[in-house]
Amino acid sequence: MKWGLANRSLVPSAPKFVVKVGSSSLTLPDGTLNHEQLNILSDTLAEAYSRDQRFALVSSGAVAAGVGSLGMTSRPTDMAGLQAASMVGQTKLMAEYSERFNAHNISIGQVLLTADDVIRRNHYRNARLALDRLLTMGIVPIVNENDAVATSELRLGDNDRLAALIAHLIDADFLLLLTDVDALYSGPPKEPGSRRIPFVGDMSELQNYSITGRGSSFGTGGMATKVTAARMATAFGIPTIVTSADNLGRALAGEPVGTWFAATGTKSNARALWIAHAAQSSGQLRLDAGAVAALESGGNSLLAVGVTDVVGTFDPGDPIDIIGPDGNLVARGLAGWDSERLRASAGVAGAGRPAVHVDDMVLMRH
Ligand SMILES: Nc1ncnc2c1ncn2[C@@H]1O[C@H](COP(=O)(O)OP(=O)(O)O)[C@@H](O)[C@H]1O
Ligand SMILES: N[C@@H](CCC(=O)OP(=O)(O)O)C(=O)O
Repeated sequence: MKWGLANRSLVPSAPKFVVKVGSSSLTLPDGTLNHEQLNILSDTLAEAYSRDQRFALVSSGAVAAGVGSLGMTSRPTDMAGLQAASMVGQTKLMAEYSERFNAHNISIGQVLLTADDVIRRNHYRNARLALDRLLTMGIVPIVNENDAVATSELRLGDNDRLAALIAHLIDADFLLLLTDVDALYSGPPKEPGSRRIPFVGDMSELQNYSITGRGSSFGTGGMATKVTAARMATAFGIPTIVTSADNLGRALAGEPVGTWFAATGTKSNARALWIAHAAQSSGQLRLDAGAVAALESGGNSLLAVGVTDVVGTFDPGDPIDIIGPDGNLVARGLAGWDSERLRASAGVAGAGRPAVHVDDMVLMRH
């Protein structure tokens, strides 16, 4: 597996990247789509394409486009309203991208994904093959979360973590997250005393900073989900740049804008990082001390015999927290069985397939 770019000077010649543009950059103060920003973004990316760089664009903005075309006076706040606006807006958004990129003789393809599509093993492989094919055909994949399935517990909500997963999926050389603030700051950017952080070599440096939620009423997740996305991507060996949409051209030219998060790991198991950092848990398994010891010694699946309690309702494959007798989080994993069957087999020896398979589990104390 290759190692991510060592520094910014290599950005202009990197063959493949993922760029994500957030709702905050694509939305005007009245909640509608910022057409001018979308045009500048597409034109700047077309220049990178003409230099033989290939990329996937993860674009928010479906809700904003829907708000405008439905004549709504503001962005809806309820889930169904957001979904309706998104379903109308996604087609408008793609029409705009299509027109803009086609003007540069570039074809685009729409990719709507849920978190499920990038974590379940067979879906993950399919998404990877499809994206690879688009890229080798010279088509620009434009990715958004499939908001129509927004009620699912596996919904992300923000597009930052989706972009990190896509970067891993296509084996990108770097990930570029565009937002409405020019960099990561040591605290909320509007607060006096907050300073710009140009470089993060190790994620532990972030402990002293205050990184919070969204800056406008349109974004989701704020800087916190960008940092999670950077944590995931850098652990995959993919350096990450966070800067404003206005800085896109300069960032692609390798100029020192925004925050550069250096790659810390090698390309590793995306599902494991997903399970550890990003999946929203649907329930809990409480274990006895023997089961905790078995998991912590490494290489063992969790068997139902060591489970003392099952909390919540979940299906096989849903993310769950695995808790020790002291109440501490031991591991996170994907359930091997649904909650009802697990409840019936908790504490029973020889109950068949594991409650959580070792390949679907990440120890959290290491
Ligand atoms: N430490 C920080 N550094 C930079 N921005 C921060 C920080 N803490 C919170 N933020 C806020 O995060 C916002 C960006 O996130 P968000 O609104 O979700 O954007 P997007 O829609 O682009 O994903 C910024 O506008 C900023 O106000
Ligand atoms: N999928 C939604 C956007 C989700 C969202 O706002 O994400 P983000 O841009 O990360 O704050 C849309 O296209 O409107």
